[in-house]
Amino acid sequence: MSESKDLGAALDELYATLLERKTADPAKSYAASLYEKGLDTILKKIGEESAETLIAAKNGSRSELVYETVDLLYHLFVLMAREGIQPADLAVELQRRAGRSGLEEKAVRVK
Ligand SMILES: N=c1c2ncn([C@@H]3O[C@H](COP(=O)(O)OP(=O)(O)OP(=O)(O)O)[C@@H](O)[C@H]3O)c2ncn1[C@@H]1O[C@H](COP(=O)(O)O)[C@@H](O)[C@H]1O
Repeated sequence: MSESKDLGAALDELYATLLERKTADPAKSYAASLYEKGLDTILKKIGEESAETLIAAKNGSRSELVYETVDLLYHLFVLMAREGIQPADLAVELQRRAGRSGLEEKAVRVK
């Protein structure tokens, strides 16, 4: 990526690539190899990348934290593409929450 984009545009572009990779050769595409290995492998990668993100945060390295957070987001997006969840679905949920404090939401949550 030559120039910096906003996060939404970068994630939309990644998602479009991940959809294209559904029909790609697993020997030539990392995403295609994940789709071929299946849900358990994708979920294990999310677990691994989550742990690496936690360790990066604990280590106090900003660059490591950015790197691992993007790895985690990447694998979450592979899961979304597999499951047919679109970035717009996340945007709708974020918008639904906008302006509502987490404390307020917690107080009225049905247990
Ligand atoms: N954004 C990414 C991206 N982020 C992370 N990764 C890969 O995610 C993997 C992260 O796994 P690890 O750090 O655990 O590395 P590893 O130990 O080698 O991985 P495993 O052997 O455990 O699978 C690495 O192979 C990274 O290269 C990504 N691979 C691809 N993309 C994008 O997807 C596009 C298409 O890629 P292909 O599907 O390979 O064509 C690329 O052009 C990029 O834009």
